[in-house]
Amino acid sequence: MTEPVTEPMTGPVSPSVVLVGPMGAGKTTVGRVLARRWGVAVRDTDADIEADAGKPVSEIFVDEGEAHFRELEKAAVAAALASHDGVLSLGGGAVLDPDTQVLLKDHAVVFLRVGLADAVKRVGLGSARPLLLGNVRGRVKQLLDERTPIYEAVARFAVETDGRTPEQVADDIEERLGR
Ligand SMILES: Nc1ncnc2c1ncn2[C@@H]1O[C@H](COP(=O)(O)OP(=O)(O)OP(=O)(O)O)[C@@H](O)[C@H]1O
Ligand SMILES: O=C(O)C1=C[C@@H](O)[C@@H](O)[C@H](O)C1
Ligand SMILES: [Mg+2]
Repeated sequence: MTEPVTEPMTGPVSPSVVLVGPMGAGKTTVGRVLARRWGVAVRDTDADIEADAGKPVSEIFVDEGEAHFRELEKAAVAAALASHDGVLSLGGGAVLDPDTQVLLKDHAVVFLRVGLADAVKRVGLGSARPLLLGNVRGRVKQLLDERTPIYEAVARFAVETDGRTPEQVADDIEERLGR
C-alpha cells in the first residue's frame, strides 16, 4: 500500500510591513528596529540592488544612469514583495513606478513622513545619494513636493518622524498596526 502524499501547508509570502518615504525618512533605520523587535528579517531594496550589481547605488547612477537603476529597482521590489516575510524598506524613489504602485495595494505600506529641515540634517552632504548632489536642500524640497502625494496614495497610513527617535517612530507603527 502506498502512503498518501501530503503537501506541506504553504501560504503566500508577504512582508509584515513595507516602509516607504523620502531619503532620510529613516526607512532603513526604523526597518531594523522593527525587525529586531519582531524577531524577523529585514530587507532593503537598495541593499538588494547593490548586492546584485556588486557596487553602490551611487556608482550605478554614474555608470549606467538613473533609468537603468529604476529597472533594477522595479525588479528588486517585485521580487522582495513576493518572497520576503519580514520587514521591507524600499528605496526613496521606488514608489514612482506605476506597476510597483499596483503591487503595493496588496501590502501593509507605511509612509515615514519627514519635513525638509530634518531630512536635510539626516542625509548630510555625503555623495551616497546621487539625486541630491549639488544642492541638497533644493533637491530635497523638490523631491518632497513631487513625491509626497505618491507616498500618501500608496500607504495605508503615515507616521511622523520629525524630532522623534527611530524607536519612537517604531512605537507609533506598532500601535497603528495593533502589534
Ligand atoms: N527618527 C530619526 N531621528 C534622527 N535621525 C534619524 C532618524 N531616522 C533615521 N535617522 C538617521 O538619518 C540617516 C538616514 O536614515 P536612513 O538611512 O534610515 O534613511 P532612509 O529613509 O533609509 O534613506 P534612503 O532613502 O536614502 O535609503 C541615518 O544616519 C539615520 O541614523
Ligand atoms: O529617492 C530616490 O530616488 C532614491 C533614494 C535612495 O533610497 C536610492 O534608491 C537612490 O539614491 C534614489
Ligand atoms: Mg534606506
